[in-house]
Amino acid sequence: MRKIERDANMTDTKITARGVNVYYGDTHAIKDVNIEITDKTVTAFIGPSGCGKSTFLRCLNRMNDTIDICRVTGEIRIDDQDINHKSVDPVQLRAQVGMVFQKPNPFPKSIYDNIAYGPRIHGLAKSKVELDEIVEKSLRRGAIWDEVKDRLDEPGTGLSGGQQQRLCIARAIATEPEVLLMDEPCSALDPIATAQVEELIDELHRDYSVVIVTHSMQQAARVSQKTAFFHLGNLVEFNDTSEIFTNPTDTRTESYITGRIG
Ligand SMILES: Nc1ncnc2c1ncn2[C@@H]1O[C@H](COP(=O)(O)OP(=O)(O)OP(=O)(O)O)[C@@H](O)[C@H]1O
Repeated sequence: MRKIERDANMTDTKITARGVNVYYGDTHAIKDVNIEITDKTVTAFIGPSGCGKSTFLRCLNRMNDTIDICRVTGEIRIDDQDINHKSVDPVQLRAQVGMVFQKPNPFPKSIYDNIAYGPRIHGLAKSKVELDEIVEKSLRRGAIWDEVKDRLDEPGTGLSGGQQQRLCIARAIATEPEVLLMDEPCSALDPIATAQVEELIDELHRDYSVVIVTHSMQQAARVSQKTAFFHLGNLVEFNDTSEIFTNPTDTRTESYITGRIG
């Protein structure tokens, strides 16, 4: 039953970007990008350093709003909502479109409060019992519950790097997002912690659209179903991951995946 639902969902578009340009002052960092990101799918953004992967990722939850010199034009819709419309509250949007960063960044609070913070400010729990349930459920989905359940009042910063990253993923999940953005989530982790986070990503895409920026082509090949290749601010090619890696249509993609550029 679950599988049928998932396959049906995999054809649904979750995010549509049309004519997106991003400028940092005079630097034109993203050039007329058009893309449709499928629901319940892992989409990887790959490309050489500085090609605009992180910049475009940050467009999807308006994190670029926080950078003074940054200007975004064009249209981005999540379902039917124009996320840049003046009626959209960016704080609310970022609960709906959660983000996990390169370096794990737990709050200097207890493990419990790291998870409870978002649900509290968004009023998602009516009682302490409900909040406890959200915390447990989020930590379970973050695949870290068993490791922390007996020390929820200890600081999140006391966990290992890989545990901290899974805590941050659990924190992003706690506000019931529809989309999870991950900006090189494993780059600060060792191979074992990386494997655990990759396994978690595979689990999470059954329920969320996951968009991951990665420098590792091996990682993109392991975790994603769709891959977008960026080069000098252009979205050069977007296709099924297997096609991108075995049968790219653009010579720039081919050069990148064969190690000739980047
Ligand atoms: N805050 C900023 N201020 C000014 N320019 C920026 C800023 N962030 C990114 N840029 C510029 O925008 C372009 C795209 O950068 P971005 O970080 O999005 O690329 P990337 O592909 O994610 O790179 P990397 O893989 O190295 O992280 C680069 O030319 C970069 O110098």
